Amino acid sequence: MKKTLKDMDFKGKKVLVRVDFNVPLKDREVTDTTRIEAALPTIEYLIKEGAKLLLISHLGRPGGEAKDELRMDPVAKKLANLLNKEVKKVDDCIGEDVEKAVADLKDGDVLVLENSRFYPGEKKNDPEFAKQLASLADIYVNDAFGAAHRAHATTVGVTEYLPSAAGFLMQRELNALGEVMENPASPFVAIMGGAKVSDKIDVIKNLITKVDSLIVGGGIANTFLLAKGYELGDSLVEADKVDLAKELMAEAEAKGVKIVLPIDVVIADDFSNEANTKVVQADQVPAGWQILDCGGPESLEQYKAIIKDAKTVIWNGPLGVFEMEKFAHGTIELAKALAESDAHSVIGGGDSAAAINKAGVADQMSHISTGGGASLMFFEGKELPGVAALDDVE
Ligand SMILES: Nc1ncnc2c1ncn2[C@@H]1O[C@H](COP(=O)(O)OP(=O)(O)O)[C@@H](O)[C@H]1O
Ligand SMILES: O=C(OP(=O)(O)O)[C@H](O)COP(=O)(O)O
Repeated sequence: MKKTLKDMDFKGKKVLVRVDFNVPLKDREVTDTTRIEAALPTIEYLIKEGAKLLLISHLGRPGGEAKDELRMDPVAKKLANLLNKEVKKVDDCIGEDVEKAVADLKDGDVLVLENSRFYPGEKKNDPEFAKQLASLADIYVNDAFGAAHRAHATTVGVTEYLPSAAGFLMQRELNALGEVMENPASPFVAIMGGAKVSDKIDVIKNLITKVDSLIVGGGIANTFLLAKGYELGDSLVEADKVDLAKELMAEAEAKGVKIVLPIDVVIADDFSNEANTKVVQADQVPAGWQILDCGGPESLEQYKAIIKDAKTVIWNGPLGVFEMEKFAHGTIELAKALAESDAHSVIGGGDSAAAINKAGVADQMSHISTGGGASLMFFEGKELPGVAALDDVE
């Protein structure tokens, strides 16, 4: 059991809080505040307890150097709006200016540090960088579930130098994901979509040992269809993963797990929303055409029947290229089917969470994770480095 906020006394303490404020920006404005809102319970609790808060996050992938368009200022501004309280911001995360700003903090004040990935030491988990960060604070709290699969200085390194605990969001995510993986009501159904089989192999391998049915959609379904000997035209396939797909299907069969592939699919003559499209059987994709949505009517009927009977469903990755209107149908219909079912539903962040929002059914899901990569690692059955590094309850 990891220490949580309730195990610690924060009054008057400088608390370095790792949050995942890696949010989408447009013209230097935050366009989706989900991740900021998800961290509010921890932030508000620490303010109430009289801590001095130093919030740190990465934003985008600046590659170890300062990039003005990836500064944390718009995030700090949004946080101030949401908290309805002044939020200070410094243009660095270590060094003299930061030390000064920290020294000026009063109990309950909030200071946002600069993007941690402006320093190459962040991703390298450089002990020197971690030590300098840690020297700013008395306690470290990790509430960045979305970054917990990264062994970086702000998620792992700093725990070497400070007493540490999990924040409320971290706790909520671990409980929700842990419950479905350890104690799922059956039938337990997993839906895996997205672009690449190579990203999902370990997840599929682990899920086969747990679920009753595994619906495989999105680009990754193509490689499984290829393994069944189907002609797939110009569809995205990973030819070098065909043998693996065969192995996974054999393994699933031996375990009595149903791997559910699309029956009919939406195909297009170009990877574009302006392409010509039609619905065909999955083994009838002509040359020059590609599968861009697994949601043909027969496929959807099949998925809906499975979901209707399910007691637990986890979902990671869209069924098609849902960013394009013409190929979003399957993903949106699946989201709606999930909303209508009585199943306990857990959505694994990233594009699947975006699809759920697009379908307008977010409030009908049991849990939508704030982490894409992190929830995938969890579904792989692996311990997240950012969690493993936190102090255990004595
Ligand atoms: N049939 C397909 N062909 C090509 N790309 C696809 C297909 N189906 C889905 N995709 C793409 O997969 C991407 C999401 O993949 P991935 O990053 O693995 O999912 P997630 O972010 O949910 O983990 C989306 O950008 C989507 O357009
Ligand atoms: O947005 C994130 O990942 P996600 O899109 O997989 O949830 C996290 O903030 C981690 O970011 P990273 O993948 O640049 O390490």
